[in-house]
Amino acid sequence: MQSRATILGVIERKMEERLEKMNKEASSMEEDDLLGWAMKQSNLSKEQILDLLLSLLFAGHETSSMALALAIFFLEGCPKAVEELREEHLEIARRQKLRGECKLSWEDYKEMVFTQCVINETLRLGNVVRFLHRKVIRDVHYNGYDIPSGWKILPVLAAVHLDSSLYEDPSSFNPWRWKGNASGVAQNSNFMPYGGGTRLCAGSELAKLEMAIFLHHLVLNFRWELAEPDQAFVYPFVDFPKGLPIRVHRIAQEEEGEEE
Ligand code: HEM
Repeated sequence: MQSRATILGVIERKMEERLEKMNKEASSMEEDDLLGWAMKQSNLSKEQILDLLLSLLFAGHETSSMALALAIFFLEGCPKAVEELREEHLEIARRQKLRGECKLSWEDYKEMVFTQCVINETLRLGNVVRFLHRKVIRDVHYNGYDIPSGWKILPVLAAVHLDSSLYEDPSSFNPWRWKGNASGVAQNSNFMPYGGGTRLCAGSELAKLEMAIFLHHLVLNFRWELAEPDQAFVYPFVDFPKGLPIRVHRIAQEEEGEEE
C-alpha cells in the first residue's frame, strides 16, 4: 500500500507539471502518451486517471511483457513449435495478400489456433502470476482442513499448472497438449493463468490479442537464439536474471547471409 501511494504520488506530480505547462503556454499538451490522452480526451476524474495508469502499468504491462519473454524463451528451445507457428502465420499472411490487405483482421486473429496453444502453454509453464490473494469470508472445510473466516489465503496457480496428475510431463513445453482446446477453456479449474471468479483478469482477452499479434510479426520476420544461457527464475515473481539476452536475425537478410 505504501509503494502504491508512492507511485501514485509520482504520477500525480507528472499530471500537475503537465497542467502547469499547459496553463503557462496556453497551448495543448504536446506529449502524445497515455497520460496525455487521459487528460486531454477522456472525462475521467483525477482519481480515475491515476487508477487507470497504475493498473495499466502493473496489471497490464509487466504481465504481458513477461509472458512474451517467456514465449521467446520456451520457443527458442522448441524449433518444431516455431516451425508450426511460422506455417500458421505464413498462411495468414498469404490470405491477407490475396485479399489485397496489409493489416491483420479479426478473422485472421481467429485463425491463430496454434498460436493460442503456444500462449496457453507459455502461461501454464511460465506462471506469470503464481498466486492470488483471497480473504476467506466464511468458514470453509476443505479436504480435511478447516479454514476460518477472516483468514488470508494464497491459492497457488503454479501448483495446479505443474501438477503431474493434471498435466502429463508438466515441466516440458508442449503446446500440442492444447490442440482441440486452444481457447484454453478451464476444465475443473485446471488452467487459471488469469485468476478466476469475480476478480478474473480484466485484460485477459486484450493480453491474448497482444501476444498473438507480437508472435505473428516475430515469427514472420525473425529467427532468434539466446545470446548467453539464461533461465526463468522465481523470487517470488518470475524474471530472467540476465534479462534474457537474445540474438535476432531478420529472416530476409539471413537468407542473404547477413545478420542483425
Ligand atoms: C499475460 C498477461 C496477463 C496475465 C497472466 C494476467 C493475470 C492476471 C491475474 C492472475 C489477475 C488476478 C485475478 C484474480 O485475482 O482472480 C489479474 C487481474 C487484473 N488484470 Fe491481468 N493479466 C494479464 C494481462 C492484463 C492486461 C493486458 C490488463 C489490462 C490492460 C490486465 C488488467 C488486469 C486488471 C485491471 C486486473 C484486476 C481485476 C480485478 O481485480 O477485478 N491484465 N490479471
